[in-house]
Amino acid sequence: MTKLSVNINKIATLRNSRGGDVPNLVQFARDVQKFGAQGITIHPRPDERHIRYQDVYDLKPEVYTEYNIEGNPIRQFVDMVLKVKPTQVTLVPDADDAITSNAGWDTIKHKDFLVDVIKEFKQNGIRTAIFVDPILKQVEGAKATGTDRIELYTEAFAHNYGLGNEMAIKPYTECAVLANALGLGINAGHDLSLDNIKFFKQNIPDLLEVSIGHALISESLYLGIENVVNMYLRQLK
Ligand SMILES: CC(=O)[C@@H](O)[C@H](O)COP(=O)(O)O
Ligand SMILES: NCC(=O)COP(=O)(O)O
Repeated sequence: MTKLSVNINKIATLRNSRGGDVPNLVQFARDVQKFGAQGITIHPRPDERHIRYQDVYDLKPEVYTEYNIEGNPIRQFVDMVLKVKPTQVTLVPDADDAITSNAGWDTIKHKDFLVDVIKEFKQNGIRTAIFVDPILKQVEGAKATGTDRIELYTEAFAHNYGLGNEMAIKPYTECAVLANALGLGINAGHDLSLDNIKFFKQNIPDLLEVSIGHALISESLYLGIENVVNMYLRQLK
């Protein structure tokens, strides 16, 4: 079984657009867990354009499934994660002005930095994942950082599969086989959706977790959030 972690950034985007508390982020997290989601993902960005740093603390007592916090490990982010102690931290090399995450780590170039930051999280009992492109040498580099897991950056797969190119899965399958051989756990995310999740899951051996936000929230506008969570759960069995 692959766990579904629902990324609730978009709920915070909607809330912030009016400056009040509608929709209520904490209530949404409670509800998606009640509907069966096995995790909640948030990705606070330094400009707090959606998830605010205060949200990270407010969600902590409410997330009884897996709490996954994603972000660029600048000092402010690291300190917050160490205070909150989520189940998992996913390190993403975001530029401050990026509209959304658009690349994985260069795990070779940034090895020393990643080794240090991963050690700090693991010493505090927090599982680590690092966001990587589907490139074999980057997966090997990830192993050398000491991380527990990788998160495969799935934007290229989602885009090309959407154009009808099933071969787009190939580098992901190869990286998953290597990660399994190296003893790295495998997560995945970015632009996964009801259109591509089944095919992705079928082709990735031992896929532990997917984090899905943009498409899942968009699909729920038409189909309802409880229904959509259950549609994903059926595909991820
Ligand atoms: C790492 C990743 O792919 C997602 O967390 C994505 O970056 C979502 O962030 P936004 O909601 O800010 O686009
Ligand atoms: N780690 C990926 C994530 O949390 C959600 O990405 P997306 O579904 O919003 O593209």
